[in-house]
Amino acid sequence: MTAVGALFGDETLPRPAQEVAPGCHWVPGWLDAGQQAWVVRQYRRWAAGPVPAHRPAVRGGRMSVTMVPFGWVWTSAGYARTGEQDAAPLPVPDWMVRLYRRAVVATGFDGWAEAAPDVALVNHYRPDASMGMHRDADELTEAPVVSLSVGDACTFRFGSTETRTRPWTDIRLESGDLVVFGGPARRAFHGVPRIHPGTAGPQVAAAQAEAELPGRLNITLRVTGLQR
Ligand SMILES: O=C(O)CCC(=O)C(=O)O
Ligand SMILES: [Fe+2]
Repeated sequence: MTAVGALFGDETLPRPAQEVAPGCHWVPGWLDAGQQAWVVRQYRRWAAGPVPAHRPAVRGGRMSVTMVPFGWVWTSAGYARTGEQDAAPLPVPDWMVRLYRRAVVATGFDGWAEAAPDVALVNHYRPDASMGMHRDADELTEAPVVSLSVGDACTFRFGSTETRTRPWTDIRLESGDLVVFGGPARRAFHGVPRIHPGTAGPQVAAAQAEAELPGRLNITLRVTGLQR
């Protein structure tokens, strides 16, 4: 691109917060670059365990996404207290609890301002990974789902509560973006059809290189409503 093209390129346009579908809120650039880089640098430690990063088994094989759980272990049969080797995950860290509360308030779900998310799933998408259309339906509460993106951008697909097929809306989530879905969107189908490799900004890209962690991280915070 010419210098003037870069100067006025699409990436320089502000990205205002939007409601992607009723109850699905997108807040671009919610985490700053320092926070994003810190998350990237922590990942290897989280991935070491007590429940190590793993690709959950699903019908027909394994997910392409690698998952590190806090609080509860997600399985395709529902939440479990322990993973393989009977190890229990660490509790959801306080900083994630605080982020959950700020995120729900920032997106108008004030009724959940004191909620305590008891499960955090850190998903790592290698550049060729994806996540099929699904609903987050293993929780017993209607507390909104809070989702943070770090690293490479992705296409995030948000559909309806009725069908995993069209109509849907595709948005491009960049590093630092927040998505909160609750209320009428809480049980809507959504997925990540693709990652856009090498699209993180310079500070996050440097952390990715240092950590040898290309791709995208997604942290999803939820309230299960399950008793421990
Ligand atoms: O990676 C994302 O943005 C979505 C992740 C997701 O839908 C999930 O973990 O249930
Ligand atoms: Fe999901």
